[in-house]
Amino acid sequence: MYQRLSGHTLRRPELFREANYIGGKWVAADGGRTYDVLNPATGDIIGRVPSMGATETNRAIDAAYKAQKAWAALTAQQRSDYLKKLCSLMLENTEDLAAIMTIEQGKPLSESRGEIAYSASFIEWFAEEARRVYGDVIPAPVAGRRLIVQKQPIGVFAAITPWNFPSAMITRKAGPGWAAGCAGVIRPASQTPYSALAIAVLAEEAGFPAGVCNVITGPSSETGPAITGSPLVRKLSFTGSTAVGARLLAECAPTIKKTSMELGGNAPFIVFDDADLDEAVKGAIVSKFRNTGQTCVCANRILVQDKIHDAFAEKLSAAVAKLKLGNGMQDGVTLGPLIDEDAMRKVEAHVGDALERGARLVSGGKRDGRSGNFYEPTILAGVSTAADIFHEETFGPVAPLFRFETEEQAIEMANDTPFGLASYFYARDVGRIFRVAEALEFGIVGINEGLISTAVAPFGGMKQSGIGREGSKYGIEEYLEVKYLALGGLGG
Ligand SMILES: NC(=O)C1=CN([C@@H]2O[C@H](COP(=O)(O)OP(=O)(O)OC[C@H]3O[C@@H](n4cnc5c(N)ncnc54)[C@H](OP(=O)(O)O)[C@@H]3O)[C@@H](O)[C@H]2O)C=CC1
Ligand SMILES: O=C(O)[C@H](O)CS(=O)(=O)O
Repeated sequence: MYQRLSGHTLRRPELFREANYIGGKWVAADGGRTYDVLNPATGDIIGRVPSMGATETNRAIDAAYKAQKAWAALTAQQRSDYLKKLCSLMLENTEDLAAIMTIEQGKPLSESRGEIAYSASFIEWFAEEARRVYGDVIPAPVAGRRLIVQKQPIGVFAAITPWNFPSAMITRKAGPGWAAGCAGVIRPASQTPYSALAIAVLAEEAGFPAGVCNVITGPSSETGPAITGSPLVRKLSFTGSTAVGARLLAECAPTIKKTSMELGGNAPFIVFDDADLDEAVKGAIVSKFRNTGQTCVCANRILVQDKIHDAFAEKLSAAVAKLKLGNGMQDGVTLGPLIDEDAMRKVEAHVGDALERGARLVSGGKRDGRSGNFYEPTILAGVSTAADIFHEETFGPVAPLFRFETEEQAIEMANDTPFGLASYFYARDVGRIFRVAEALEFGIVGINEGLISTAVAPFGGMKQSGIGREGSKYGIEEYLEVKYLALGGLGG
């Protein structure tokens, strides 16, 4: 089915799995329920996967619960070795994993290859972090006592992940969870199940004990409450919209789960008059148009200082004209489709509202004529800060330009949002760099850089962009409990 529809032949067809992975077994949903998965570039059915409900979800949670203690009892080195094997297998199978991703999510193959490397880098990073979960010995305030701090795995984790990075958002959560000694249930977005299922194929091949890795697919209306309501799930890590994140936080409250929330963004991309404009254009292109603008750290508002506005806009327009829109499986394509019709409508609404409020269309501005969810890369100039596109995450290939005069005005505009995930600015004056970086209310600040995400640095937002950090030395802490031992009766 997959090979015929996509015209692509997998070196290892078994990586394209139409079953779920629970307790070390590949299973169908009870009663054989399935749902279709579509190719966003063509609208074709790629295949179908199980439509699991609450019963099957609790079966996966039970499998994780049964496996977790033995997994935690392994040495850190042993867990690290499993993760290193999984990382190697992911990298060895990059071409197949990338093709599966492009077919189900739409991003160009080059970006899918990049995401597989990025995804594997979290497994590699946390394979090492597993061996550095240190504790403390605290000088006792009274004689005859020793105070010890140990860190222990929190237990069973669940990961609910989005469609925009179908592999990396899995490993950015499961990597630290597995490294810490937790077992997990992964529920990928309905539109992009196959990348997650392929990770399970490779985890099984890497020898992961049954129940450590479980991947389920099925309606969030059934799988979600089963996850958030289960007392056996001690940790929930979610990436997605702020609205859903808030709902999940509320659902987790009765069982007091530890949560990590990577939510929506509204990134400002500020170009000051002392910027290197060519570098700023490169940064704007990668930050705005990577994954067709469907990333939570995309430049959502481009703020340009008056004096260099027209020069920047001209350079940006020339760079956007070089983007090649099309089916991500075709060579040379640099911009794929949006994920679905809802996403298309949101982009059209943002563009239409901005134009109605007086913006000028510099390029693009409409659906591309071919079938599938293709929208032309678009630049709008003279956009009003009253426009929806200033206040909401567009999640599409639209670059709205806003003018500003002073540094203070730029900072005020940038911070004028309830979101606080990523931000970017281009400047060369060192005083300005520190003033602006420290004034921006965002968890991530790209300075003269438009592509900043890496497994070694903390990824996460402030305000309504989330809770917690992923990657870096901080990421594994999200899957650990701190235990204080007060050892007395030692005499002396
Ligand atoms: N911060 C980020 O990285 C991301 C932000 N977003 C933002 O979210 C907007 C909408 O994108 P979308 O993918 O629909 O994001 P959603 O937040 O709707 O979905 C993200 C994940 O949450 C699941 N989900 C949705 N509702 C529930 C629920 N009630 N209980 C449990 N799980 C649930 C989804 O499942 P299902 O597949 O069934 O929908 C999906 O797996 C985007 O326009 C963007 O603004 C989106 C993706 C990533
Ligand atoms: O969810 C996202 O959009 C990703 O976190 C973006 S990144 O990590 O690939 O930058």
